Amino acid sequence: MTSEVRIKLSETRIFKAVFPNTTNHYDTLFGGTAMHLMDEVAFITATRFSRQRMVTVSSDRIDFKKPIPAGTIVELIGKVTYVGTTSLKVRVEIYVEQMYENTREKAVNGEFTFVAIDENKVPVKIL
Ligand SMILES: CCCCCCCCCCCCCCCC(=O)SCCNC(=O)CCNC(=O)[C@H](O)C(C)(C)COP(=O)(O)OP(=O)(O)OC[C@H]1O[C@@H](n2cnc3c(N)ncnc32)[C@H](O)[C@@H]1OP(=O)(O)O
Repeated sequence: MTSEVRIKLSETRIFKAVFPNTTNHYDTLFGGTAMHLMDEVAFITATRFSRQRMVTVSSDRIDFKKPIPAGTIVELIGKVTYVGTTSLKVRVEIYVEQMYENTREKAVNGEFTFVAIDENKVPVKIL
């Protein structure tokens, strides 16, 4: 299977409803909760790409462009953007949708780097 096909097949989407237990005193999604969800979707994307044990080695700049209000729906999309020898990068975007309107806009994006490791926690080749 080519790397391009793997990238396509491993693209990962998760939807969540933003309920009040995940929001702050501004009634918007906690930044830390957003980062947790982003790490999770990035991890799943990396694992589905490589089918190996993957650990997060780095998170690059995360931009919070729009607040994510309580009572909205978010979609997280993870996509592999770079494949190295033992590491790969996953770009994660969060889109926010109103529940009762057909609106959708990008709220957050960031990038995460993962390393494939063996059972002794030593880096191994991704492919
Ligand atoms: C029941 C309900 C439960 C709910 C629950 C929800 C959970 C929802 C969250 C889920 C999320 C899951 C996420 C799991 C994943 C972890 O959580 S993993 C835990 C956090 N991560 C760690 O503990 C990793 C700790 N670090 C290490 O063990 C070592 O640094 C590593 C990763 C094995 C790498 O070892 P190293 O000796 O530094 O390796 P080295 O040979 O120098 O570099 C290897 C590669 O990494 C690259 N690299 C190294 N450092 C960096 C860097 N800072 N930046 C970029 N690239 C780097 C190198 O360039 C190299 O790349 P290649 O050229 O080979 O492609």
